[in-house]
Amino acid sequence: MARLWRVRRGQTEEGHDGLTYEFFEYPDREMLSIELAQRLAGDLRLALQHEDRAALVVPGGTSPGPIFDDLCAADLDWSRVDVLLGDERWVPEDSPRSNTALIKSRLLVDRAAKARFLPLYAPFDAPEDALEDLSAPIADVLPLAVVLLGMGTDMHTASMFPEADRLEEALKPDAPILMAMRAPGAPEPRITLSAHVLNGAMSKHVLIYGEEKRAVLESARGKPALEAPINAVLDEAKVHWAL
Ligand SMILES: O=C1O[C@H](COP(=O)(O)O)[C@@H](O)[C@H](O)[C@H]1O
Repeated sequence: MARLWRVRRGQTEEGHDGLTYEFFEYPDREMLSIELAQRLAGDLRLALQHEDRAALVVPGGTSPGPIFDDLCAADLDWSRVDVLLGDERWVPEDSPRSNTALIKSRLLVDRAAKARFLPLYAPFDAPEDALEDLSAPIADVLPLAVVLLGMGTDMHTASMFPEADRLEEALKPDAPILMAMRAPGAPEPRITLSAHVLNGAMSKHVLIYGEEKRAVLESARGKPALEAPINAVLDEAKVHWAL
């Protein structure tokens, strides 16, 4: 079982950013994977009780693989689920850095193979060349039902990085659904859902492992999202942590 803290940042002396989120601490990563996958599946089932289809956003990177291994076997009507990444690195699918390759091999298998995948990559030189084509099917599935995000040790989430060229625009309530992004901390161009699209979800979860990321999250307290992009999506989120 996870231990739960409700964090009300707006009421602390250190920061007054007004963000409230729940922090779930698990005994280990295995328990986190099992319980988080059950929670995501439960959120999807709930969404499907009210809507014909439900859109699930997932992160890439090194953290979510084990959750995908559990979630892909969840007993729910995957044929009514649209799965998409929160962000992608602008690399082909055969690159070891492809988030698409990760979810195709670890999430869109087993029962979840019946889900519909909405890509965030197309074989063009730059993400700008594909924005229109990739955005159109996403517009059709909004608002999102369930969002799972990761966080880097630089406080980036999705591909909203500190010092990214278009971060300010991505944080605006009227930002485009999908945006190209380049940042000093990102080795390749990126494509990302914008903050308001992620925040429109029925349920929002953030996955982090290790003492360093826990301390980084704590140090984001009171900072503007331009400096600490994770703060753009934290309000009303559930943060899941294990050592
Ligand atoms: O580059 C990315 O990094 C973040 C965090 O990844 P992790 O390896 O530290 O878990 C990830 O959430 C994002 O989707 C990915 O593109």
